[in-house]
Amino acid sequence: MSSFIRRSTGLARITKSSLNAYARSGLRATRFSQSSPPVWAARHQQLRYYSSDQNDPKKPSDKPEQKNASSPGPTEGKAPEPSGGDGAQPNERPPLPEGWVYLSESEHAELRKVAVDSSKWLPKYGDGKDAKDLMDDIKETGVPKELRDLLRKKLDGSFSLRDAGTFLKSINSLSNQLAQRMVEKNHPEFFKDKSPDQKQGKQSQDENKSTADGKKARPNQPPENPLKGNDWITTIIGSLVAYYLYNSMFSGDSREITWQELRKNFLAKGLVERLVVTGNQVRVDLNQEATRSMYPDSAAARPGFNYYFSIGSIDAFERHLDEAQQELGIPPTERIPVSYQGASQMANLLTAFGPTLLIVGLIYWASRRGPGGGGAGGMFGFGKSKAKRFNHESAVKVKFSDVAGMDEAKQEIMEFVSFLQKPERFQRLGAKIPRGAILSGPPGTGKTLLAKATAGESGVPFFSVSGSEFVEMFVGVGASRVRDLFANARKNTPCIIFIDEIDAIGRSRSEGSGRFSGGNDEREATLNQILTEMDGFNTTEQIVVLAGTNRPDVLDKALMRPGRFDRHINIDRPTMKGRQDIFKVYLKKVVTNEEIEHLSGRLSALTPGFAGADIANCVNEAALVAARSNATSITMKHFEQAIERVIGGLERKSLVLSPEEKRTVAYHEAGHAICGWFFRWADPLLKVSIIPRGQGALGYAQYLPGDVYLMTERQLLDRMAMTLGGRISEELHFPTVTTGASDDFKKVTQMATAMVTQWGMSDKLGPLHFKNDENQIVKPFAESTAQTIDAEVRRIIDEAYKQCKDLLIEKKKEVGIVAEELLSKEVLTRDDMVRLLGKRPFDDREEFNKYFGVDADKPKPGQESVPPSPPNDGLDQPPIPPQPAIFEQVKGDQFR
Ligand SMILES: Nc1ncnc2c1ncn2[C@@H]1O[C@H](COP(=O)(O)OP(=O)(O)OP(=O)(O)O)[C@@H](O)[C@H]1O
Repeated sequence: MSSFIRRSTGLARITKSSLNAYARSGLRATRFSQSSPPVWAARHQQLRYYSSDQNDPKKPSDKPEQKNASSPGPTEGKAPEPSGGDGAQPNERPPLPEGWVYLSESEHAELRKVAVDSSKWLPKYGDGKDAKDLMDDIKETGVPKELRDLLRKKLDGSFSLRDAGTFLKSINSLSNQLAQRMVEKNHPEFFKDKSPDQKQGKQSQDENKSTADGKKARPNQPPENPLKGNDWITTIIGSLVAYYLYNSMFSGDSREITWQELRKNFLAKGLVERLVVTGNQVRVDLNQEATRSMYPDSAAARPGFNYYFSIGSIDAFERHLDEAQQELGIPPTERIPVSYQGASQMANLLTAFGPTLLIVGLIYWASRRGPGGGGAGGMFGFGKSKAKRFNHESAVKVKFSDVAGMDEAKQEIMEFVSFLQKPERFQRLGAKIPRGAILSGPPGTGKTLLAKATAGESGVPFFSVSGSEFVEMFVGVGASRVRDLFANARKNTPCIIFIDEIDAIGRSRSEGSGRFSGGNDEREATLNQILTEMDGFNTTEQIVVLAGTNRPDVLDKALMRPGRFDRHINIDRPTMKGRQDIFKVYLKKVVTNEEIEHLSGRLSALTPGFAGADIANCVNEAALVAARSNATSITMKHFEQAIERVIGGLERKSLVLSPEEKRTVAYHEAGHAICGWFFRWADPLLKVSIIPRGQGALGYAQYLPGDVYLMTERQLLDRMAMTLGGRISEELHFPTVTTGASDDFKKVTQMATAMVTQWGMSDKLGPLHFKNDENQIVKPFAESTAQTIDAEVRRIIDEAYKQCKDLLIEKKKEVGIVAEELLSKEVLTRDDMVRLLGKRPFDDREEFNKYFGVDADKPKPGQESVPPSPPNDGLDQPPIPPQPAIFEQVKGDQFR
């Protein structure tokens, strides 16, 4: 149905323009109101005449005047003779202008079919008349001969694409001429007895006549031909295609019949005039007169109606036809003519190019539809930057006060804020403001938060995008997104762009260009575009680009050079004071009756190595733990549980160990605990537990290493010995050892290797640094050096082993006491240890005593809560970065 409507609408476009004009001309109104009786009489006579038409052009071509229908004949331009073609009735019709002819009934029906039937989908025109009325008038006015010839071609099936164009042009021309004629008829005063020159002269006079008040008099001129100004080209081209589709794909009134029906109803009765084979379809042209008299009520009697049937192959069809004609006794001289036509050109074209055109159209449509409708959005909006834009009203409410524990970084970045707020202060002195800063540091340390706070403080728009959002599967999209981002930013100056995880696109270009790397042109193109854009704006443009990364070491040098990201702000994990400040920020947001100063200090001591995100998570976790136990406020116990959970994972109460396994775990952990208690430089012990936790930890001993920035050889050895305590305890108390100490061995080996190859703690190797690059196939040192390294690592571990074994042999009884207590209580705190073993023989660190000492639970009035800052003599990185409380754990995987 919809296709039918489309077809009609397409064709109707031309009909509509013609009919509109026709109706506007007033032709219809005057025609029906002013028709004189003779005109009506003539019309009735015509109708009678048509019904008795004997000269249908479709009749067998034995009529010589019709064979040559397209050549000028004696009937053209005047009423046809009684014996002549074209079906006109003599003496009843006025003579026509030169080149015009009357239509026969079948021709008129064909024209009507094409033009009028389609217009039923259209609204009425003019004074309510439609295309049917136009067709009625054409009966009386005749049509240009050219149009008549085309109709004949259509009737005999030789109508081509070119003819369709001419046909439409002719219909337009016809409407135009009829409209003009009607204008002349309705306004005879303008046209009567006047040559064209005279008409022109009168018109000029009228136009020049002015009234006394200076206004131009309304020119007394005939109404314009309403078709004037019609857009012929558009109409014809648009309609041409629509019409031809109509003509070739929906060949009007037709119905499929079977071969048997054809044979019985038409072939046997001699009604078939011709068969036209097109592809695998055969159109049956019937002799209309004979069909009408035989089947007056059938659709087949309608002019222009066709039957058709499908064939498997032309050979089979011809054979069938031959047999049928033979059986019916049709003599060879009167056999049905069969003509062959190629498939419709347009149908062929559509089949060949249709799918491609459809896809191209779809892509074009989608590209126009993309966000922003093309432009930088490009196809499907891929090239459009995905940066989220915030401004201080909408989202960025973060202030510097919300960012705790990174005073230096804040100070550094505040300069950007003052630049954005008061640029003239810097420009006055000729200072160039850095264009951007790279914020680097471990995950969760608050890089994004700091960038947001910068935007929040300066109150400027903030564009936030992640480096990975530039990466798409299409080449060129990344660069296009960068362009779009910076273009947007330029429209919104002053503003801040924040590119998080810039290492996704800013990796060093040389890194990927090695022999083994794949193509990374897209990443490079994106990086190049960033470099170009950052060069592109000048320092007065007030765009600040901040970027965050966890891997500043892999970034391209060009990105880091002054003039681009000229500031490198390193945001490390917070110190104890930093953690305390961050805890204070988050403790303000939860309900707790604990004394905040003491609580935050204790929590910060418990969480060495925690980043801001871990702290936020911890406080939230404590609130959840408290809520689970229906507490009215969060207590220290809840916080400790939360920290344990964050570090060690969930308690696995469902994991039930056998009594032997439990015993082994208890002695293993007791070995660690005794070492921690009696070694001078070991980290202070906080808790021992044999409750399984997290992934594979069957038990653990929790120590508090504090924020350590430098470690001595002695400390390292004690820590190694303490780590071996689990296995040695197993050796001493059981006939056989277990697999539970593998993680301990890994740690010990790593420490010993680092001592030998990086920290110069081996006398044999001396102060050398051997970079241990696992990707390197060939080691960067001699084989003999490798052997020395191995020997030295072994020596150090042996030393630690001996040190531990000596201690545990000496303290075998204490190990037993602690292990048995563990078996009964499952968790031992520091107080339990004091109770079982007496006070630790060495002094603990000051901050440890303050928060975990005997009377640490009560804060001392007026006591300075902030522990002294760790020593920092400007040396390199700490040899072993601060870590969360160490868990010496028995790996459970092997036990199961
Ligand atoms: N110094 C801090 N003060 C307050 N909250 C912080 C701080 N650092 C981190 N946080 C908290 O941690 C969350 C995560 O921080 P953020 O996203 O800024 O980390 P990041 O360094 O950008 O991490 P990544 O490198 O993984 O992107 C913040 O939303 C905030 O809640």
